[in-house]
Amino acid sequence: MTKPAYKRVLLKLSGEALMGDDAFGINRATIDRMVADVAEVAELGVELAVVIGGGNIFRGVAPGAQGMDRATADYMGMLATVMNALALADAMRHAGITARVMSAISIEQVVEPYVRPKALQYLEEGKVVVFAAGTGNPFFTTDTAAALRGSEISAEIVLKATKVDGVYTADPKKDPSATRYDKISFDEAISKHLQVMDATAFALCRDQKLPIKVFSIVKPGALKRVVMGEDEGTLVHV
Ligand SMILES: Nc1ncnc2c1ncn2[C@@H]1O[C@H](COP(=O)(O)OP(=O)(O)O)[C@@H](O)[C@H]1O
Ligand SMILES: O=c1ccn([C@@H]2O[C@H](COP(=O)(O)OP(=O)(O)O)[C@@H](O)[C@H]2O)c(=O)[nH]1
Repeated sequence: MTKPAYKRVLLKLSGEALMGDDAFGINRATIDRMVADVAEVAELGVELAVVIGGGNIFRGVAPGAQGMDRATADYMGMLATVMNALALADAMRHAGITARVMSAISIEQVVEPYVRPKALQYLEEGKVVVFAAGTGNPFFTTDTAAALRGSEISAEIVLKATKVDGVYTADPKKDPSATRYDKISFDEAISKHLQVMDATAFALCRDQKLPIKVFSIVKPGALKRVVMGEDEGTLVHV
């Protein structure tokens, strides 16, 4: 049997992807399908940490936040990621995966705080760690949290599971003539202002020499193919 290409990965799951075809919130069937994908990879013995987004519940820059103080709106966005993390960990438990949620903002009755050595210990024990509350700071995104936590746990790669199947020459939702890259360098992605991830996340990964793979969350089996090192999505490299 061929071995996975990575021993430890950081998976970024978009909050919006949890909505499925709903307008907002958490779609049960969608979350269960994602967890099944995660279980498949965990069974391969790959150590898996997850950063979950919050865009399905609240986004600091959304119209609903208009007129609000940006930092306050961002804290609401971070709290939304905590709700998603709890839902995700619960769904994982149902699927037989042992998961631990760690939050960058302390809400001690609800989740344990993020403590790096503890997170590393959980990973070594084969538990899936779900990082909640992003970086814990306003003006950042959960993509940047993925770059940060990925660096902290010495993940070999950040896997960004999103609605598109890779990085395109332009936003494929707006420009149907956009074409997909097989791979692209961080410098090119940043200089071309490709919006699939924010520049802060790209720059942090570039500086830490932490590659990113962007792939589709809706394509069945894509996560496993990525972890097995098969041709899937777009690699963003140094
Ligand atoms: N050059 C590009 N290549 C791919 N996707 C892009 C690009 N520019 C913008 N996008 C958009 O970025 C989205 C993914 O980024 P983001 O909004 O951060 O989603 P997520 O909720 O997954 O974090 C895609 O759904 C796509 O519509
Ligand atoms: O470190 C962080 C991470 C997230 N957020 C806020 O939380 C929201 C939800 O996160 P994100 O948009 O990254 O989620 P996703 O796009 O993955 O659903 C963001 O819009 C921000 O308002 C933040 O302020 N700091």
